[in-house]
Amino acid sequence: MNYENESLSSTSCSPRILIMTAVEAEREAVLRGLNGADGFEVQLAGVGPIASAINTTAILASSTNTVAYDLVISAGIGGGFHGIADIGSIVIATDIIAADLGAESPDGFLSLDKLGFGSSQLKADAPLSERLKQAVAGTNIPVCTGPILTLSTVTGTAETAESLSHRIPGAAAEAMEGYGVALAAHLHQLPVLEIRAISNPVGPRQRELWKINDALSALEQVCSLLPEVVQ
Ligand SMILES: O=C(O)c1cccc(C(=O)CC[C@H]2O[C@@H](n3cnc4c(=O)[nH]cnc43)[C@H](O)[C@@H]2O)c1
Repeated sequence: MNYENESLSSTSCSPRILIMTAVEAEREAVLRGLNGADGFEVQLAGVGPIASAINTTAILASSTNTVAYDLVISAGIGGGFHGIADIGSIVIATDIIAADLGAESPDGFLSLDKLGFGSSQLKADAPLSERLKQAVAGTNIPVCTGPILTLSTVTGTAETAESLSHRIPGAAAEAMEGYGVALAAHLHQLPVLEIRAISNPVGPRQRELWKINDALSALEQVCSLLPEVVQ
């Protein structure tokens, strides 16, 4: 679906947008931002790509013609890659990449694409991502677009961070749910967005330094822009 010059509404009623978050604190931040706006549903995906794929699929599969969705969004906090996405900033996905789905080899990592088993990479809806980026750019929150990686294991060393950056040029953020949510949306032929508010750098694990409240506040502010952006 192309949103460049049209509204999201594919039906006569208001668009229905499914937002999936990993945990309740993220869901609450999204709901605060939406402030009761019509047409949005915010549900828990659970943590990780498997739970998020299953839970998103279950919700989409149970929708009917009268309550069909127009757009799916994976939203939450995430890690930002050094020099690209700082704590408190927002990353909007261009590509949603299952970065640890594949095989190791002596010659390096082999993605699903290289193995010939499909693709580890899904496209986010480009016009809508761009519109959201422009809207965020009009606030005081730093924003960028770029690939967002989905990993089953949070990166915890400088070596892994370096290897991911090298393997996926331009990687801007990592989280654990985007690809699962996006695959479910893709299988239902629905457009998808991923939005990450950065709580920590990708690199050596220092969980006590994660700025979760700053990230949740940025997430809330971005979600307050969504009703205007998607209409
Ligand atoms: O402890 C809390 O209060 C709290 C509040 C909101 C969220 C959390 C989480 O731990 C969310 C887990 C969620 O965060 C994503 N995430 C955040 N940073 C990274 C990262 O560096 N690498 C990968 N994932 C990250 C991830 O999507 C988790 O599902 C806690």
